[in-house]
Amino acid sequence: MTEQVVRAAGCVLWRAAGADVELALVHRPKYDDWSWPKGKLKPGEDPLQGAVREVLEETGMHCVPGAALPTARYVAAGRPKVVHYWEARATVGSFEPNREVDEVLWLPPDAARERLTHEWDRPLVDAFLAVRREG
Ligand SMILES: Nc1nc2c([nH]c(=O)n2[C@H]2C[C@H](O)[C@@H](COP(=O)(O)OP(=O)(O)OP(=O)(O)O)O2)c(=O)[nH]1
Repeated sequence: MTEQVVRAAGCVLWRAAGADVELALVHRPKYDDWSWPKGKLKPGEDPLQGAVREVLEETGMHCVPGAALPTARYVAAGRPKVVHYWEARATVGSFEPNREVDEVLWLPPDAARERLTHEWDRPLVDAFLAVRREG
């Protein structure tokens, strides 16, 4: 029997800060870590819609998604997991601490790369910058 893959989606959420950009990292009290806003898809949910929903739920921000970023694949709790990512520009909204996320930090790309707790989340900063350079 094929093992059921857990599907999730999230975003590298960004906003303009002068000529530069800032990226949103979320702090999850459950893990005490800094990572990207993301979460599991609902049954039948389109991954891009799920990514935008997770951004809103975790950060309070509406966003306009753009280019797809590399997909993360790993095993979590003994099950294969796939996480789809997009870059997304934050538009309006405001953060309220919630069950999943108790803090959001907006940081320039280099600082975000350093602040991310897990090695596996870091390549998304450079993938985001590459997509941005390509216009
Ligand atoms: N977020 C994340 N976790 C990973 C990766 N590789 C890896 O081994 N893990 C481990 C860390 C955790 O012990 C485990 C579950 O992390 P998770 O962020 O997917 O957990 P979650 O189910 O609470 O998250 P969510 O999808 O509901 O947001 O997977 C990776 O690339 N990203």
